This record gives sequence, structure tokens and C-alpha cells, in this order.
Amino acid sequence: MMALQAGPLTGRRGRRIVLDSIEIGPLEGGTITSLLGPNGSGKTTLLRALAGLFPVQGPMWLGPHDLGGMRAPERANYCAYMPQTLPPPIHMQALETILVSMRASGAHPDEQAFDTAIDTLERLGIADLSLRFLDELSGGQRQLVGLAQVLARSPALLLLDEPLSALDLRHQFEVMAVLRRETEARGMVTVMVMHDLGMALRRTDSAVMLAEGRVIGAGAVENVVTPTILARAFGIRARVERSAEGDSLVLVDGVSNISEERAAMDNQSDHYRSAPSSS
Ligand SMILES: Nc1ncnc2c1ncn2[C@@H]1O[C@H](COP(=O)(O)OP(=O)(O)OP(=O)(O)O)[C@@H](O)[C@H]1O
Repeated sequence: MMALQAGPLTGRRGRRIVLDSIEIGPLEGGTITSLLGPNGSGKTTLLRALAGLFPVQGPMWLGPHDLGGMRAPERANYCAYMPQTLPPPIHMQALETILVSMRASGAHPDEQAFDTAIDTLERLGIADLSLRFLDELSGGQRQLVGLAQVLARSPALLLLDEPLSALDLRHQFEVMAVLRRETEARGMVTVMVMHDLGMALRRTDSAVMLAEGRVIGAGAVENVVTPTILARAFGIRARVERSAEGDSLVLVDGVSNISEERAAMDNQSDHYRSAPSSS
């Protein structure tokens, strides 16, 4: 299984640094990592950088493969990226869009593509949507088709930008279960942007917390989703509690002064980068 290791990565938009010496990994194959942080903190930019869609300076390795040194078509054999925007409502059948996506990545010879596409739709529980047109589906249904498009490509690195945003609660948990199974079975490195901290705690293995283009916490998810790091990232007063079933829940008690939180933690230098505490 291949691990993802990247950085330090630096990316600019105009003169502004939007990714500031970001270091990621190693993220092991077979694991799911949540990419967390407030609006505008750089999550989408980082995900796009990992997909080769946003130019950054710095190394990116997937096992022995130098992702940064690859041209787009070669990189597409390793990485599949699902953007935050839903697949557009075009007049094309769901199954056909999956086949087109697979052809673009060149991952499967054509004879196998049809079976793989059908199989992926079945695993996501949306085989009934195969022959429906995207412009006749709901937003959530299109998001599920978008997931099928990237999963069917069998990437080594799966990059998902808020893949649960349009889904009802049941589908959110079902999709996380599919992602867990596929990630483990294929030894994939799965990285997903999410805003639901409770879901991150329950269903992902590790997390990277961004704030203002920097990593302010990384490691096992329970060491990243902590009151201290949440205060610094979001300016909220939050607790992490356990439900009667033993699941972790994030309870928000209110907002705090974000600049004071950051100043207080900045005084403690790099402690939170390397060894975040859950106290
Ligand atoms: N097209 C763009 N042109 C200029 N600046 C941009 C553009 N897109 C994003 N930015 C800026 O880059 C920074 C990082 O944005 P990014 O979209 O990566 O944040 P994010 O963490 O994904 O946010 P969100 O949770 O709102 O999706 C922000 O300061 C944002 O304003």
C-alpha cells in the first residue's frame, strides 16, 4: 500500500499566500483523512493542489511515485478528484457519465469498464439511477453519481471535496461506509474535506486542521478535533463528549474571540503542529 507524503507546500493566489508551508502525511493507504478548517482556510486549494489542479511549490509523493513531477494524464491514473460543485445537470445518463470519467483516466480497458461502472453504482446503492439523466436527478442523487464517477476509476489517491454536502443523514452514513470499505479493500489513500466534525471523529482515521492557509493540527482525528484546536481554528467554545453508545460528539457552547485564541496558542509555538493534546 502506498502512503501520501507532501510538503512543505506553498501556494499563492496573486501576491497572497494561501497555502503556507503545508506538510501532509504520511497518510497511509487504507485510511481516511478529513481535511478540516473554517471557510477560506485553504481546504479546497490544498485538495486541488494534491490533485495537480492548483500550482504549488513543494514535493508530493504517493509511495514511490513523484506526483508533482507527473503530467496531467499520468497523474489522473493515480488521483481522482471530486469537486465541491455537484456534477452539472447535463442530459446524459448516469452510467454514461461514469464511463466517460473512466475513459478520461484511462484506468480500465474498455471491456471491463461497463461491469466496473455497474458494480460501483450497486455498491453505492444507486443502481436504479443508472439509466436516469443527470438533468432529471436531485442534487443529492447527482452527488452520489459524482462519487460513483471517481470511485469507478479505482484511484490510489481519492480526493473528495465535501462529498456529503447534499446528502440526507442516511446517505451520509451509507457513503462513509462505502468509502471505508473501498479505502480498505483497495489500500487507497482517501482525503476528504468536511465540515461535520462529529462525522470526522466517528468515521475518519486522521485529520488535518487548517486555519489561514496553515496546518494547526494533524494526526489521529481525536487528537485534532479537540476543544483547544477548535477554539483556535473556528473561534468556538466546544466540548467533545461521548454518547451512550460510545460515539464521539462535538457540542458547541458558543463563540469565543478567535484572535485571542490564536494569539494564546501562537505563544505556545509549534506544540500543536506536532503533538496536539486532547485536554
Ligand atoms: N478563485 C479565487 N481567486 C482568488 N482567491 C481565491 C479564489 N478561490 C479561493 N480564494 C481564496 O483562497 C483562500 C482559500 O480558499 P479555499 O477555497 O481553499 O478555502 P476553503 O477552506 O476550501 O473554504 P470553504 O470551506 O469556504 O470551501 C481564501 O482566502 C479564498 O478567499
